[in-house]
Amino acid sequence: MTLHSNKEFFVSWEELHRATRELARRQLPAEQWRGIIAVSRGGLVPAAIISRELNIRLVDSICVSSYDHTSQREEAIVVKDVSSTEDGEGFLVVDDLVDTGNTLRLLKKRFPKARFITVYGKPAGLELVDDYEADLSQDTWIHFPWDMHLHYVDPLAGHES
Ligand SMILES: O=P(O)(O)OC[C@H]1O[C@H](OP(=O)(O)OP(=O)(O)O)[C@H](O)[C@@H]1O
Ligand SMILES: Nc1nc2[nH]cnc2c(=O)[nH]1
Ligand SMILES: [Mg+2]
Repeated sequence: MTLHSNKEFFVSWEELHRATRELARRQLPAEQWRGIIAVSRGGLVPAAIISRELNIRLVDSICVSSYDHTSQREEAIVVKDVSSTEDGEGFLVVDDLVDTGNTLRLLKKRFPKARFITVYGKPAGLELVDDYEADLSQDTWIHFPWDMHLHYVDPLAGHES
């Protein structure tokens, strides 16, 4: 299914860092966590920031593919699982965003006792997250800093001739 997004939201590295730190702050005290499970790829950068803020050294990853660019696959595919078969108790599962919730629905079956957190949340997936930092409408497509580069834009008034 191709998602029809009318709006676009461009996230800078600074904004992603700030938003993820706020999310990390709410996961204190850090001692309650045994580790972090990053949902690769999008959850890798937020997981790195959270692991730094909470001094959590045990960071594993589960690699899931739900989209081919903006086209959603019928089913999310687990490309690589975590090394342990635990139920997720004491772990933070970190992703960059929840959209339809397909990815987290799959992961909640895999880790029923984990805490699920994302930086951004769209309404259809919010019931699946235990915490998230910022709301976006369902018809907004988020562009993350690792998918962009800076480029020149013309002045609003155009160029002097
Ligand atoms: O709630 P959903 O509708 O499942 O969408 C959210 C998922 O989609 C994106 O991952 P994607 O599958 O595009 O892979 P990536 O993380 O490697 O970019 C994003 O990083 C989330 O993991
Ligand atoms: N980059 C990006 N990936 C997504 N996967 C599902 N929704 C989105 C989105 O809004 N942006
Ligand atoms: Mg992802």
